This record gives sequence, structure tokens and C-alpha cells, in this order.
Amino acid sequence: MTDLTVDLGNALAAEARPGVSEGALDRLDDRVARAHETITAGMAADGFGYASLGLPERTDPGAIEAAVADLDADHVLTVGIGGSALGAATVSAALGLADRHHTLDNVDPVETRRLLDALPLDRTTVNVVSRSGTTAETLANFLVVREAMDEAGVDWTERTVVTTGAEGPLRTAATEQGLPALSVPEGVPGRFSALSAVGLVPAAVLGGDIEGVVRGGAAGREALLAGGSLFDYPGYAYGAVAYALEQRGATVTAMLPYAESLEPFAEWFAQLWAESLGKDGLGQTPARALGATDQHSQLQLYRGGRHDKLVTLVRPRERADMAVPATDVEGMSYLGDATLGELLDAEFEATEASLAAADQPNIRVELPRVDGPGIGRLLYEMEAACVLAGELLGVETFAQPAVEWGKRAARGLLGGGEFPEAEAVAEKTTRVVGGE
Ligand SMILES: O=P(O)(O)OC[C@H]1O[C@](O)(CO)[C@@H](O)[C@@H]1O
Repeated sequence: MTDLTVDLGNALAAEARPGVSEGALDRLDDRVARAHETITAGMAADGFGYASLGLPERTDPGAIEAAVADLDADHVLTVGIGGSALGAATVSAALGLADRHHTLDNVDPVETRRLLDALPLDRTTVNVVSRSGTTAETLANFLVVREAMDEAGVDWTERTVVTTGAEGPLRTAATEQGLPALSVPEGVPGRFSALSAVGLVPAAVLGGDIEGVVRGGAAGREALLAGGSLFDYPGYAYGAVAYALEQRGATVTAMLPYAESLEPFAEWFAQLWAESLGKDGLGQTPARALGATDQHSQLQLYRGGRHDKLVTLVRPRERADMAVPATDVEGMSYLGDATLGELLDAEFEATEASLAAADQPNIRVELPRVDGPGIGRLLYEMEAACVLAGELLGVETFAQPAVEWGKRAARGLLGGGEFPEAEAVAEKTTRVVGGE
């Protein structure tokens, strides 16, 4: 099997509570067909948001590689947040570059100091990413990184690449300093931009297979355009059943990949699902987890807790492996005959079966390998799933208005303008317990 697959078996009404009956799937597929028309029309017109699903066609890996060709580096430091960081971290980890790709996606002074002290700044490329070009955390970190390079005697203008929109402070800085600059594609919200320069620049600098990532995305696009039903397109199968389970009470979605190299993918998925579908009082709450690790922390809840969750188990069909040394120590000898990969696969199947035995809905997602084409396809299919779920929910999938209130309040608190939200901060009701 060379393609990504989605197995809905353990989410069907015969197996799970909540679950979706075969009849309900048939009826739902009529709505999927109508949504598909809206989605493909939006893609054809490069409509806002829908344009994201056309990215594999628009993204030129060669042009990205050419833009960063002069940036010789052992490490990349991405300065960006949300969709301007999570896609790149997901791609780099899947390409085995996680130890050389670092992300500053918070403004924690202790962590920022630690990272800047640890990095060989003279061998580091700074990758500054912001679609709006105005995000406070990203701009503040960029100023801090520039100063740290100045203090280290490193010319940051020689080691910085920018990806941003057509306008804004970052675009101005790039033009003034003559920095290599790439564009966030028009009509693509940050969380849907992994298959563009936003997600691919760090891997390009570090010599990763970005052409393979785009090719994986292109295969997903081809299958989407050739399909239109939840019964023949994996992304739609996932999106439609996630939607149907939410309607039936599964208001939490736990993403459980069984590969360390896919842990950032669970983070990326959390933003995609939360920021796209969490509106109008709707939306599933994402939970990030990792298999087999979180079997020993979260599984009790997933199996023994409320029936309000969809658990998605993700694994590659093939992976490099390591033998477990033989031993005749009682209680351990059975392990000596296996490999770590076999143990991980046994854990995957056992956890999946344990959820089914408890009638807890779960979906299996398998990709051939965690590599360029594999991660490109997985990202694309989940984006398509999210776009479909948004159509079925009837929400504005591509906007995130609720995040602006807090940004205005923070800016006002820092003297960055008059914002009523900043005043509301001072009106907090307090009922403090503890302290003196
Ligand atoms: O790329 P930008 O404009 O810096 O935004 C970063 C992130 O912040 C958000 O706007 C949320 O605040 C996300 O949608 C986005 O991915």
C-alpha cells in the first residue's frame, strides 16, 4: 500500500459510543458531495482559504532552494509563532532535521536566553516568519536575536531570511537590509501554509527533501480533485467522521502519533483544528499526545473517561528499526525476541483495540513512511479534512477573529496604543487564595 489510508472501522456505530452508522455515512456523503463543489470551486478561483489546497501546484521547491542558497548554516532558528512556526517544525522533524531546526515561538526570556546561548550563532540561519508582519512576539524576538548576534560579532544581515506578506514592518526591514525575502502565498491563512515557503525554508537551508514534501501534497491534491466522496478520499473520510462524531458528543479530538518525528505534527494539527473550527460555540478541543509515551499518562482517560473523545492513532507502515538485545531474564525474555519497532506497532494495535473494547471511537491513519512525500500527503489530507469539516459545521474556517481581543489588550498594556481591551484587564474580579 503506497498511499495514506484512513480506517473508520472503530468509529462506526456498531463499534463505538458515540459512533456513526453506515446509513448516516451514506446520508452525510450527499452533503460531502455538495461541500466538495464549494471547495473545488474555491480552489479554482483561488478563493481566500481554499487557495491553501492549491499550494502544491503553486509552491516551487527550486525557487525556495535558490532563495536560501547563500545561507550556509548548521542550524536554523525560526522566529515565528502559530502557523508561522508549527508547519516548519512539523516538516523539519519528519525529515529528520529536528536537532538542527530550533523555534522561538514564545517570549519566555529564560528560554530565549538559553537557546541563544546554546546556538553557534555564526553557524545559524535566522528564519523570521510572519504573515501579518505585525505579531508582537515575533517582532520582539527578532529584535532580541539581532542584538544577540551583534553582541556575538555575527552579521545578522548575512544570516537572516524573511518570509512575510507584501507589506508590514518585516517586509520593510527585509527591503532596507537587502535580506533574502520570500512571500506568504496570497489567500492562505498561516495554519494552512506548511506546503509553502513558510513550512519549507528551514528544511531547504538544511538540505532536506522539500521537493518530496511538495510532491506528497500534490498527490493529495490530485486525489481530492479525482474524488469528492468520503468513501474514496481519505481527507474527506476523516473530516466527515470527525464532524459527525462532534455532532454526537465527541467534543475532544486527541491526536496520537506513534513516531517521535510526528510529535510536532500533533501540535500543528491542534492549531489547524482549534483555530479553524473553534467558533460560533462549536469545535472539538484538540489534545496533543504521543504514542506509546502517553499510553502511560493519558490512556486511562481516553479509555475509562467520558465518551466525549475521538482518538486518532497515526503511524508509518515502514520505519527504520532497532533490535532489542536477547536476554533470558525471566519476565524480560519475550522482549529480546522483538525489535523496538515491533513493540511500538504492538502498542499501537493494542491501544487501538483497547479503545474499541471500551466503545471509545477511534480512527487509524497510516502513511507509508515518515519522509518528504509522507508528511506532505499527511499535511494535505488533514488540511482537506479541516476544510470539509468547516463546510459541514457552517463556520468561517479561514478566519480567527477571537484572537484579536487579547492582542489589542497586550498592545495597550505595553503602551502600543489606546485599546479598551487593555482597560478591561484592570477590571479583573479577584478572589485570591494563598499568599501572605
Ligand atoms: O504569521 P503571523 O501573522 O505572525 O501570525 C501568527 C499566528 O498568529 C495567529 O494570527 C493567531 O494569533 C495565527 O492565526 C497565526 O498563525
